Amino acid sequence: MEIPFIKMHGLGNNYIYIDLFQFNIEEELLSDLAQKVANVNTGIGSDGMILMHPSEKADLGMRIFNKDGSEGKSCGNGLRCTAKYAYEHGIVTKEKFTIETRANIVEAEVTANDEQVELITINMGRPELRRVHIPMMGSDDPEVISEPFVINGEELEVTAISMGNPHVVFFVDSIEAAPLYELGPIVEKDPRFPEGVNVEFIEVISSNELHFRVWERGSGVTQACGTGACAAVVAATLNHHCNKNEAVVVHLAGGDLTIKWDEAGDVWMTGGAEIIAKGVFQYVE
Ligand SMILES: N[C@H](CCC[C@H](N)C(=O)O)C(=O)O
Repeated sequence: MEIPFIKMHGLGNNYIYIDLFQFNIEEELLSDLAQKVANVNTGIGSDGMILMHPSEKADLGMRIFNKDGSEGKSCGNGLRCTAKYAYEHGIVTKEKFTIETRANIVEAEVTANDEQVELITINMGRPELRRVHIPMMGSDDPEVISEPFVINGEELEVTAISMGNPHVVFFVDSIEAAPLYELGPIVEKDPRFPEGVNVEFIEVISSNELHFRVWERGSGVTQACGTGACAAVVAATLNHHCNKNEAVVVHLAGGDLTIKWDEAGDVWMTGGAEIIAKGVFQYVE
C-alpha cells in the first residue's frame, strides 16, 4: 500500500505525519504502521507517527503513536508541527484555531510571514497534579511533589504530573551527568506507573532557565519533548525554582522552548516547527 507522508520535526523530535484529510488508513493497521515507518533501517526513521485528521470537536485533530507502536495522548512538538502544516495547507484559514488530541482540545496560534509559519504558541491546558490521574501508585499523598523514590538501590526524589500524558521529573546538579540511559528505561516501565511514564531530568539554571533531557515513553531518548518541557516547568514551579506567570526558557537537546504556567493555571508553549520531507511510504502489512 502506498501511503503519502510528511516528515516534520519540532526541535529534532521528528515524526512521520499522515494527512487523513487526503488519505485513509484502517484503525487496526496504525500500531504496526507506526513501528514500520519509525524504523530507521527498514522504514523512514522517526520518533513515531502522527495522524492529522478531521474533528467534530475542533478545527482538526491529532493522534500520536510512539516508535514502539503505543499510542500517546498528546505531543507538544507534534502539535506545533500539526498547526504549521494545517495553516500552510489550508486546513485552517485563521491564525488562531483548535486541535483535538486524545487528552484534550488545545488552542493554537501561528505567527506567519508570507504564509510561512515561523512560530507556534499552544495553550496546552492545565496540568493534572492528582496522583490518581497521572497515574502513579506508591503512597497515599494526593500529589507527587519531591517524593522519595527508591530506584536501582538509590533513594532519589521525584515530582510527577500529567500534561494529558504522564511525566516524572528528576532534578539533577548537572544535565550532562543525568543518568538518562541508566534510569530512563527502568523508570519508564516501573510498576508504580501503571500506564508507563515519560522520564525527564532537569538542571535549574535560574528561575527563568532550565536544562532538560528526556527518555520518552515508547520512544526512548528524543531530542525534545514538548509536553515534557511543560511538565518540567510545572515541576520546577511546584518545587519553588520557577514562578507562575513568568516565561521560562527550557534548553532541550534539540533547541529551546518558552513555557509559561499562567495564573489561570494554563501552560503555554512557544516554539518552532519544520517540514523535512514529503514522500510515499511503501507499506507492507
Ligand atoms: N512519548 C509520549 C508522546 C510524545 C510526546 C512528546 N514527543 C512531546 O513532544 O510532547 C507519550 O507516550 O506520552
